Amino acid sequence: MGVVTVGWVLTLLRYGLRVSPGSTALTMGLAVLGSVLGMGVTLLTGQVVGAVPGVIDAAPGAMSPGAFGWLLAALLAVFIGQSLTPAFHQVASQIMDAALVRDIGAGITEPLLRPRRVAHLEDTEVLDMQERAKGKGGFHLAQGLANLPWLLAGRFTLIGSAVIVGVMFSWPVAAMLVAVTLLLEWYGGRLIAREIDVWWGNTEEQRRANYLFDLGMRDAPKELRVFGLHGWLVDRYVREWTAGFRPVWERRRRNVKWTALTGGLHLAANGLAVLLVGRAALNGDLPLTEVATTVPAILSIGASMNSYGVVQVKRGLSAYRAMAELPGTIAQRHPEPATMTRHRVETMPAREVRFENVGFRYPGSDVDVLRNLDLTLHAHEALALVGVNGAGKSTLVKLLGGVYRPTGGRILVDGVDLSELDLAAWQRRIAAIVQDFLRFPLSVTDNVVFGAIERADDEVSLAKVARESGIDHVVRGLPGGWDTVLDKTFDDGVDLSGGEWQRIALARALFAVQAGAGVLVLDEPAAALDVRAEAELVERYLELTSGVASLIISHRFSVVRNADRICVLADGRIVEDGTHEELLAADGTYAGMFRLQAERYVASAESDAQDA
Ligand SMILES: Nc1ncnc2c1ncn2[C@@H]1O[C@H](COP(=O)(O)OP(=O)(O)OP(=O)(O)O)[C@@H](O)[C@H]1O
Repeated sequence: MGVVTVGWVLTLLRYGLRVSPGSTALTMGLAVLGSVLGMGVTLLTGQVVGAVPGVIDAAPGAMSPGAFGWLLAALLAVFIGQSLTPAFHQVASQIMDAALVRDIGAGITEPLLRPRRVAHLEDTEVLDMQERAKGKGGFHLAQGLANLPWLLAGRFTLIGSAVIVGVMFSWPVAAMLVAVTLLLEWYGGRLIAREIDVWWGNTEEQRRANYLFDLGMRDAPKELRVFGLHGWLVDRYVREWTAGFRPVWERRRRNVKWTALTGGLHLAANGLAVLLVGRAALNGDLPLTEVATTVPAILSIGASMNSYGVVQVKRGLSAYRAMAELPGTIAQRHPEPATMTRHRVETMPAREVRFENVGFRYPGSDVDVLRNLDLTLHAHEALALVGVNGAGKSTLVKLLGGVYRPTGGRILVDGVDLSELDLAAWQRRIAAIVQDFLRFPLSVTDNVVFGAIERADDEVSLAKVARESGIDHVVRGLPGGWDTVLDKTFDDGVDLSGGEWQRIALARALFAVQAGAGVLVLDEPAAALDVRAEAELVERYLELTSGVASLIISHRFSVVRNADRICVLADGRIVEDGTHEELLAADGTYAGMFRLQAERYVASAESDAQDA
């Protein structure tokens, strides 16, 4: 099988047959059938041409006109068959491709999504394997399998045509043609592969160019216009793209002479074989039938060379290997702890969640975000966490959700180490609005019930959380009500404002609480709300959070001051802990931050009054 081994072909074939047995078998079978019929055309054409003089002269022992007619009909039938196979092949190939793309998508995303923690998503080895599994630059697994039938058909043509040349003319010439074709195919494959590697090795410039493209097309069209940056963006994009492509051009320039040389050699080998056939014919050593069969067979051997297909199949196989190794690599490098089924996570926390001497630094970082942190969140308590930007508040939430493990100390839920709990079950106990909450381009209903998808049909809870979060007014104003898709790129879809989205996120978290979640986390729930909406939220806050342990993170003291208890996070630890009144009386960090904000409000209120 030349540079692509039989083992590789079987590996890819087995995968294709497992995912889409019918279409894979049909795709491969039809390509090979096309090759066999092509050789049939070669053989029959030779017979027809060889028979013509005898039929015209009506020579004794020559083919009768009737038999000649049948021979022509057979040639026509085989030719029609050969011409029809590509159409059927294309249909089967499209079905196979659709099934493969679906399976590959699931095969790559599933192992990445399955772990309850996220450290593997920051592991360069895992990310690199994921990139290889996805396939670089279109050289992916589905592409490899789509090219495999043509490579197989090419091999059939190569072997069959070589046998024709060997039997009818000369075995040494047949062997020479096979050797030259395979050698040049291998070398051509190397040239193509090197070019691709240079291109896809330039990931830095390429990534930047792609980022700029997305920025202009999707991510920031409004800001770009406001700041008049479109000219800058286009220039920068062209510059990055050109920088990324320069090494490819250099490689391509160097490749040109080798490609020309291999092309010339290929031509010379085929030309030599045709010349030898011609000389034998002129010497009277080779009858017309043999000449008319051998020449197209020689040309078919030449045409069967498929360097690009070889590269595609090899890259497809390496993508397959990366995909197959991905789950094992993730499991080995980021093992999920064995869960203790004896703990009834469904009712936790019955008493408290306690951070005990917790330390944390992000993977690959040498900075401690949290250090010797002690904090207890009691069940049914509303606890507010304050601290300056970057103090580690959101990090603490990630540890609470078990998304990361503490690098020091431990987190106890009702006295049980969090690492011993069924993490998936614990995460279902937590309802959260995080700062970068998800905005699904789906209906309002979907955006809310995703808080507890198993209760998606619970319309009573849906109506309740709609009232509590204030989205009932928003929904009434939407063209399709609850079914309106929250994305303008869809028919009848709409865009919501930042504050309206925040209410949707709040409704999602409250829906999860309705479904029984035991911990409510609100990370900056009021950041995008106007003053009135914020006041409403504050008014309802204790009501919304009653019955669950709630952790609220906010820079707005109007929200924070209502909490049962307030903790100040600084230098990676809790430095103050008490009620609003206690902390003001203590006159520490909290009191300073509160006064600063209060003074600003008073000052702006006074200047408003003066203006009026
Ligand atoms: N994935 C990460 N890898 C490395 N460092 C991170 C990561 N996420 C956050 N950090 C760092 O951890 C520190 C704490 O970040 P965190 O988001 O927890 O702060 P915060 O108190 O929530 O801030 P803010 O009030 O601005 O939301 C910051 O210095 C931040 O740069």
